[in-house]
Amino acid sequence: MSQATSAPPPGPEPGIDPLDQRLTRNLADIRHKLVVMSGKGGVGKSTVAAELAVGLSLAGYRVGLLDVDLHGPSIPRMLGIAGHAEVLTDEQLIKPVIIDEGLKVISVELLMPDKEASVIWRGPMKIGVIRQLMGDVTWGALDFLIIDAPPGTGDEPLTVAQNVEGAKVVLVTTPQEIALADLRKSLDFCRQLDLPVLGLVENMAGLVCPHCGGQVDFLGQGGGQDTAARSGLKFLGRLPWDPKLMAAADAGRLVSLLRRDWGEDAPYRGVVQEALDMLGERKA
Ligand SMILES: Nc1ncnc2c1ncn2[C@@H]1O[C@H](COP(=O)(O)OP(=O)(O)OP(=O)(O)O)[C@@H](O)[C@H]1O
Repeated sequence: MSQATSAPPPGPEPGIDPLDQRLTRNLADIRHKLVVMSGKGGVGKSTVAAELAVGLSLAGYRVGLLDVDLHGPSIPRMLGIAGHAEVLTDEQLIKPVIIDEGLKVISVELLMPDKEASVIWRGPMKIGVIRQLMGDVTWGALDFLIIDAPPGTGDEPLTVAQNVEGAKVVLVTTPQEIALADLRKSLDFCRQLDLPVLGLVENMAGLVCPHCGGQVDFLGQGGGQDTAARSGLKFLGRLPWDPKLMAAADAGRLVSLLRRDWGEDAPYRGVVQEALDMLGERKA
């Protein structure tokens, strides 16, 4: 796999912002950019972003996972990434953490000196940091960049939308009406910015009762699928609430659980298959 570090980056063209140039060049080697968004917080957007990234890498694609959730970056914790990302100070480039040959990860948290400190930044600072992450991470050639944006329609998703050419959105919601109401705002955001939506995932869509084996729809039923149908969106699939998944994410062992569960009937594999189908890629 080629690494952008192997050759020194060409110098900036006069009259064009050097960061703009680096950003364009860096993203040119990435075939698909998927931004995972949700209207409401806590619906499982980071989990779905990780599932997509791990699933696509298991399907044989080269994947980068970029966490731009500046205020609540969950990806390093869920994936058990400790320490800091390596910064190549000469060229001011950032090396992603390599989970394996097909999966690289970077999160703003891996660049913070104190991981417990809160991020108190106004819009321009956030925009600058996200643009720098887009321009200066040495992904090399990738098939997919999965971008985990914070919930809502603030500076972070706006910066991604305005700086990542060709990005497509994966929307995540739970079946609950209060999440769906916020999801409709995200949908409107995508429409206003001409951001194509690849499809919608319904997460926490019930659970199987450990005692009686019956289905328990604790957040309602079918709300995501209905919204997708009404809005003319592709429904990428329904992911049940799975206590093993939550425990693995809390323990930083999400990648090993997802790898172990990559069976034909794994619900997240279905979502990966549908996404590949929508993009005209070969299936997992
Ligand atoms: N399908 C699921 N089954 C069990 N637990 C889940 C599932 N999806 C998400 N979780 C858990 O729910 C919590 C919230 O998930 P996550 O952090 O992915 O949500 P989010 O939408 O990204 O949140 P944020 O608002 O911080 O961006 C986490 O503890 C996660 O492990």
